[in-house]
Amino acid sequence: MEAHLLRKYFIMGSQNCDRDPIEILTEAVQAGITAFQFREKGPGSLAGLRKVVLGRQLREICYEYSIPFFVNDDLELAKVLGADGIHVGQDDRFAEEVRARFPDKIIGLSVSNSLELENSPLSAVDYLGAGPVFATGTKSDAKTPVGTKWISQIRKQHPNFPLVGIGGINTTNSNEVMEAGADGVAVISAITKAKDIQAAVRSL
Ligand SMILES: Cc1ncc(COP(=O)(O)OP(=O)(O)O)c(N)n1
Ligand SMILES: Cc1ncsc1CCOP(=O)(O)O
Ligand SMILES: [Mg+2]
Repeated sequence: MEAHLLRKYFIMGSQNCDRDPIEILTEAVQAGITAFQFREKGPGSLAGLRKVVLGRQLREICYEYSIPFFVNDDLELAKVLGADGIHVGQDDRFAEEVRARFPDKIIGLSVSNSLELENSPLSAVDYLGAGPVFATGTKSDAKTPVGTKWISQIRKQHPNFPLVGIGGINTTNSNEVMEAGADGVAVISAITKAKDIQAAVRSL
């Protein structure tokens, strides 16, 4: 994949939103996010048909603005929505299985420590999501923050592999993540909770 697409990677589900997710995503794409992940997960999230209906609407916005649309975890949903890509974690289906099933989709894989990285089938995936870099209140089962050191370590081991930092990243600390060698930052609350989405995206 082209690493510049990871530059401002926005992740959201309705559970992250205090107002209409469609409005929030529209403002974010207009402000210049470079990729979007639909992550309908955790307390308050939608399931079943309501999840699919919202996913369709968000997918359509990304299509209109030519932004790659990713689905988190849910392979069936990724298929139904015609997603450009899928993001899976270490506890999710093996990345190799996902690749076998979706040879043409962009596949992202989470890595939080050296052991995970060593055991990861990098040849089967297109980018790595590394973190949580900083403490986050958004994901209740997030692992211990690994700091920007984790980003620089991956970058040293894999100088050219597309890499995005995630977890507790905001307009104040995103530069540290970039300076450590990431191709971009993946954020939820820095955009969903922003008073001014346009300003937040610009500043990231
Ligand atoms: C870009 C990106 N990086 C990491 C994650 C986290 O994935 P995972 O560890 O599977 O946790 P959940 O998001 O599924 O709770 C991500 N979603 N996106
Ligand atoms: C999905 C995910 N994976 C690791 S941390 C995290 C949550 C990121 O949310 P925020 O950007 O609000 O810290
Ligand atoms: Mg996951």
